[in-house]
Amino acid sequence: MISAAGSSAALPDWVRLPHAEPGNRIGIFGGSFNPPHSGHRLVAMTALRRLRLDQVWWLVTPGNPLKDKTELAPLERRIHMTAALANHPRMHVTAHEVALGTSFTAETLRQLCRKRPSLRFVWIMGADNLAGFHRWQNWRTIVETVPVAVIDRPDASLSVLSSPMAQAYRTSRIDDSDAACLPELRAPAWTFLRGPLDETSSTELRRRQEP
Ligand SMILES: Nc1ncnc2c1ncn2[C@@H]1O[C@H](COP(=O)(O)OP(=O)(O)OP(=O)(O)O)[C@@H](O)[C@H]1O
Ligand SMILES: O=C(O)c1ccc[n+]([C@@H]2O[C@H](COP(=O)([O-])O)[C@@H](O)[C@H]2O)c1
Repeated sequence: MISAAGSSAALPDWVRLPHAEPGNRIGIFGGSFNPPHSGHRLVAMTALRRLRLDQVWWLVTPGNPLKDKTELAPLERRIHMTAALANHPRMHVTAHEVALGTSFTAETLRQLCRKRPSLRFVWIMGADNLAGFHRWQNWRTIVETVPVAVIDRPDASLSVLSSPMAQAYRTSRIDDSDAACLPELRAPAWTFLRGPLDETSSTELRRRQEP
């Protein structure tokens, strides 16, 4: 059983934080991964290379606060599938939010920055999440806590310019040609990375698996 915020000794390995050296540049890639797919791997690899990250931590959520959980597979199953997909020496998979006792990103990042002050964190998300980002709890705090990298996704590019987040923080956006600097910048700072696209979505994969 997974306890919410019990002693770390009682927690399974996949809830722990990965090891990192002081000064490492860490991309935090939060997701439902229900199931994980090639689009997720493309996002993680794009961020790893373009932001010159030391590691990407795939943060498998106990449950997106804004999504219906009816179709959500058990956390342990999503962890194992995500680890099989990530499978790269610089990629690590954790459900550390279980240990933190939250599924809200602002709170997660606040606690991570406090626990590991020597690391340089960047929040990674797909462009579709930018459109509704202003509905996330304390979304401005997120942008003002760590730099944010938004990775392009089919049919989502328009939201980059029109979303409330993009509007509110338009002067904090850096060109994608400067993306390698992003982890060194003080928040608020964000970039939008264009590149190869992948049409895959978990919704479509779940639909195909239906009997
Ligand atoms: N094909 C893709 N291209 C770019 N980003 C993606 C892609 N699929 C997912 N993402 C991003 O990866 C993160 C995790 O996504 P998530 O696990 O919700 O997958 P999903 O395919 O969007 O799922 P669902 O269809 O159930 O909403 C989010 O930031 C999302 O924007
Ligand atoms: O903090 C919030 O209010 C919030 C609202 C929506 C999504 N998130 C986080 O965003 C990440 C991507 O979620 P998803 O379901 O699009 O994969 C995941 O880590 C969620 O916990 C967070």
